[in-house]
Amino acid sequence: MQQGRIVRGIAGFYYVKLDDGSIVECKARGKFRRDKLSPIVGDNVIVEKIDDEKGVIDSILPRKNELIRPQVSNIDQAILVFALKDPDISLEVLDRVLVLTEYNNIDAVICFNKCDLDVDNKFDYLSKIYSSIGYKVIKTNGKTGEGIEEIKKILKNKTTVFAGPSGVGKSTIFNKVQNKVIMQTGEISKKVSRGKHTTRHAELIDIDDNTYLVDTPGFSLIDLSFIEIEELQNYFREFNEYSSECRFTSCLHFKERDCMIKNKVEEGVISKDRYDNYIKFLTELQQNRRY
Ligand SMILES: Nc1nc2c(ncn2[C@@H]2O[C@H](COP(=O)(O)OP(=O)(O)OP(=O)(O)O)[C@@H](O)[C@H]2O)c(=O)[nH]1
Ligand SMILES: [Zn+2]
Repeated sequence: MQQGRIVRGIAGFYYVKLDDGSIVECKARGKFRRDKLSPIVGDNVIVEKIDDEKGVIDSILPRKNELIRPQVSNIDQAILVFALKDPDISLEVLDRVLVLTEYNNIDAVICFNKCDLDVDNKFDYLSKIYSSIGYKVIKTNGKTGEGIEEIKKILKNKTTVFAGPSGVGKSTIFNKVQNKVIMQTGEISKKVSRGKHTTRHAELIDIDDNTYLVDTPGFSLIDLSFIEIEELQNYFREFNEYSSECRFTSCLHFKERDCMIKNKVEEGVISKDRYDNYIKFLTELQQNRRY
């Protein structure tokens, strides 16, 4: 038996990269079907080799996390790409995605791209908000390559997914940090070439020892409706150190009296933009529960 990682899956075949670097084509044992558990790309698995090229997946090691779209497991970090301009940045979308990364136990690195278009110093304002609460923030220019070396360093020994709205430069950056796979850039060519292929599964691209990129951008669904109302606050990391000081232990930091989170927003310690998004998501969840 040998351990490895599923890097690709096609129609019931799994391509497993073994610890010695070789790739074997595997089928999964029948027991997985009975247990209604399917191996997915990203899984760490135990393989019984049949010969040099073929094997059988015998078991799946516990998953650290699992994304639905793209379907892939054991993601260490997400590089969240946003453009400072063109398209304009939506902090609501950024905060939504950050709730998802926190929920999934994925480290988030925020990449503010198109810094050449940053005419009103948005970068300084934004990087202050997000780096002060512990997120790594990188300023990039997909055209000149500024910030690319910093991203490359962060990728080492991790499995990374790129995420972000359309047109922000994800593919441009992706192509600059590795040269194994070329992602199409620019809107028009993409719209034509995509959509014809049926289910396209995510793949892991190994760009270095123990260093993988997911070839498909993540978090296209930023629906938070599955999150429990009381738990939402846990995914706003800067709330954690103060929430125990609220008068009510079950404080949602909304309409309650003597709320330390609201005090900290007033003092300017917690970003008002972030708090407002929290309230927005909270009311959304409360409204959903009513129907
Ligand atoms: N001015 C400027 N343009 C950039 C920069 N990075 C990328 N672009 C341009 O922005 C456009 C969109 O870039 P893509 O890399 O295709 O964006 P994407 O995020 O992959 O887009 P989707 O595939 O729609 O999700 C292209 O025309 C790029 O040339 C940058 O730093 N500055
Ligand atoms: Zn409170």
